[in-house]
This record gives sequence, structure tokens and C-alpha cells, in this order.
Amino acid sequence: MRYVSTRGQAPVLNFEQAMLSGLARDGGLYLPETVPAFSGLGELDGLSYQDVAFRVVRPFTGDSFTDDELRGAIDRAYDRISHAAKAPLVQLAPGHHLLELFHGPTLAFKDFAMQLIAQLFEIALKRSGQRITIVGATSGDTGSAAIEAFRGIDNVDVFIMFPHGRVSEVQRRQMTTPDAENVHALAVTGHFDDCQARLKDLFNDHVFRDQVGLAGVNSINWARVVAQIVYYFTAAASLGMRPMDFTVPTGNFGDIFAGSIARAMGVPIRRLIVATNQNDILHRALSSGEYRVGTVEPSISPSMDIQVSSNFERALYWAYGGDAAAITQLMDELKAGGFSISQGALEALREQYLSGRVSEEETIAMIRTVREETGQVLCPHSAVGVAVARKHLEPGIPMVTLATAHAAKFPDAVERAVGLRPALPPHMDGLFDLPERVTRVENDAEALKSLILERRT
Ligand SMILES: Cc1ncc(COP(=O)(O)O)c(C=O)c1O
Ligand SMILES: N[C@@H](CCOP(=O)(O)O)C(=O)O
Repeated sequence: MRYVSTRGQAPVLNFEQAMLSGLARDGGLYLPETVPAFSGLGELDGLSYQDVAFRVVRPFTGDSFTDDELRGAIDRAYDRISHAAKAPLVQLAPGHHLLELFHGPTLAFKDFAMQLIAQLFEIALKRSGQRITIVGATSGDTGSAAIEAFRGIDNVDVFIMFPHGRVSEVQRRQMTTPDAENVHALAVTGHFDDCQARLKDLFNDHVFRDQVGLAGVNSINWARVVAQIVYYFTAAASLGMRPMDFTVPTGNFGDIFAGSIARAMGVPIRRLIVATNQNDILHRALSSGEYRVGTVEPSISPSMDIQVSSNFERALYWAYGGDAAAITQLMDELKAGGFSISQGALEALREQYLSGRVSEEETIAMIRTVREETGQVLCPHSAVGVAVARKHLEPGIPMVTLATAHAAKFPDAVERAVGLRPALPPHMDGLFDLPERVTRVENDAEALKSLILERRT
């Protein structure tokens, strides 16, 4: 399996190289040259999550890992997910199911990919003896999952940038309380898009990139996306592999893009529905064809407070028929505020994705409604998903909404909706008592580079 950049000017890589690279050297994102068709869709029901993961991930890793290495990595990764089913599917209403992706150590869907790629990074780094510096940008969940997965791993330093004052207290403490020496939490002045833009600045400075062995674990990293494909397969297998719809609370477009790969591999996904909060650039883009960056508005679903949605570049690349020059041009226009999607590409995107947007009030109301109807307490991101999904239910077609985080990570929003603060699970006891370690940083690439050079171990 070979991986190519969406901008067409970076070296073609194998899986391990693409994983260790993160962003391509031309600023683009890696994609497989072709998506492998999956054989044996009908044989998955009844298999463990780990068995399905092995079958789904294997075609993407090529000869980068032996079967034993991959199987071992999968087993160790998913041992950390507490639920026996790993990603249980529960019924919210007849025909509407919730895919619970919050039973990992940091209570968000990010654990599914981050735990696995940490294992794969460790194998690859032990083999090569290479030392790397992971830098990540987070609106809250990627950072905590990355810190949890990579803390204490030899040959790795982890620097996580989060927007100061714009993540929940639980998310912040998950990033600032681990005492591992290789972990560095950085509170950046600005919002998530600033953090992500600075991250890309670091990658695009090739001298710095090579000097520190820069690696990325955001969903710009193809390996993250691959791991997120698996739960579309397990959900579809539980529902008998008949045509179904998925609604995905969306920000950086990694999770829903993984759904489009599952579909390309053969999972009978009829509609993939993008659910956004008031930061609705994706909904506006799919509705109007205009991808125009607005101001990031803080919301009660802060992990989706994103306007520049990285993985949309991958979707655009396919919508433009793999025309890397066109993507490069669009990404140049994006620097000046946005671009118009061509009619042909917009039609191709609309064949892949529907979209909906939910206001703050609707999100609160949905947390309340679902609690009243089912007893389930949703996190605000999952509530955005459920609210959009409910507008798209069709008789006879199962709908799966991804529940992307545990309600206890966002107690203020949940309390506003239903008057209770969900308890954190026992493994997080003491989170509010531990000392925090965090460095305030300006939204400035040079300041970040100096800090990273000074701090890496
Ligand atoms: C809880 C939660 N829900 C949804 C999302 C959106 O996922 P994606 O960025 O893959 O679109 C995020 C952040 O990525 C998140 O942390
Ligand atoms: N919501 C994310 C934003 C980054 O997403 P990623 O999937 O690209 O890592 C977060 O919680 O940090």
C-alpha cells in the first residue's frame, strides 16, 4: 500500500513512513493510492472488536508491521477500553442507535485511534532507534488522549497545544496533571484553529521539522483515520450489514472521513451526515459550495469549535478526482479566507455527505429530551449528533449516531440541561486535586519552536 499527498509534491510513502511523518512535506495530507475492498463483510458479526480491527487495519499497513506486531498492538491498545464490547451500540429509539465511543481511558473517541497508534509508534521507534517530537493541536480531546497514550514512551516527547480558556476543566486537567517527564501541556493564546495553524507552521519549517524529528498525532496523520474506520464496521456488523445511515458530530472531519473510507471498502453506508455546532463552516460549505472561514465562536461543545477543518482537504482531493494542483490552489486561497468549490466537486461531495447544524439551545434541549426518553445522559457533542440525526431518520433505515465523548467531561453543559453533574469514572478519582503543569505560550510559531527546542528531553 502506497500513500500519496493531497498536494502531489511530497514523496510517496509506505504506511510506517506516512504514520511517522504526520503532515506531508508539501503541506498536504497523506491518502492511500487506492482504498482496498474488504472481503468477508458477512463474517464479522460475533467477532471481537480486536478481531475486526485486525481485519480492517491489516490491508492498510502493508509490510510495515508483521501480523504478530499488529495483532499485539491491537490487543494492548484495546485492553485499555473498559467496555467488553469496546464500542457498544445502544438503541436510543426504534431505528436510532448510539455508538458509544467513550469507554476509553480519557472518555472520548480519540482513545480508539490514539491507543493503537501509540503502540505502532513504539514498535517502529524501537526498531529504528529514532527519537521523535510529537506536537499536537487540540480543542480538548485529542490532547488528553495523546498524552494518555504516549506518556512515558521512550524516544518520544509530546507537546500539546490547547486554546487557553477554551477547553473544559476536565479536559484541561487531563492534559496538565500527568507528571510524565516527556509530556508538555501548552496553553496557547487563541482558539483551536490558531493551534492547528501553528502546528502546520512547524511542519512546514523543514529545518526545524528534521532537527526535532517532528511527528503529528492529529487526524492529519493517516494512521489516526485508519484506526477510526474500525467502529463503522463493528456497528454495521451488529446491525446485520444492511443499508444504514451514520451521523457524526464533526469538527476536523477526521471521524466522518473514516466513515467514508469504511463505505469505500464496502460497508453499506447510505448516508454520512455531518453534524456541526454553531461553528458550521462544513454545513455552510456543503449547502452553498462556499468554504469561507468565520470567527470561531466558543460553544458548549468546545471540541467542535473549529473552522478550518483539516481532513476536508482529503475529501476535496477525492471530489476533485485526485487533482493535486487544484487542491494546492484551494489551500492557497484558504490562507486568504476561503474558496469556492467547483460545481462538479460539490456534487461529488454531496453524493458522499449530508449536513446539519445545531444551535446551543437545541443542543441543551436534546440532552434533556434524550435523558427524559431513555435515561441516557449525552455529552454536548453527541447531542449535536443526535439532534441532526433526528432530522434525517427514515423508516426502515437504521441510523447510527456516534457518541464521541462521555458526559462527565462537560459537566457544566450537562448541568445546564438536566441539572446534574455526571460522575467521572473511578480511574479519574483525584483529577481535581492533582497539581497542574502547564506553560502559557503566545500564538507564535517562533516562540513555540524555541520552547520545544529548550524543553525536549
Ligand atoms: C467529543 C468530540 N466530538 C466530535 C469531534 C469532532 O471530530 P472530528 O474532528 O474528527 O470531526 C471532536 C474533536 O475532534 C470531539 O472531541
Ligand atoms: N476535536 C479535536 C480537534 C483535533 O482533532 P483531530 O482529530 O484532528 O486530532 C480535539 O479534541 O482536539
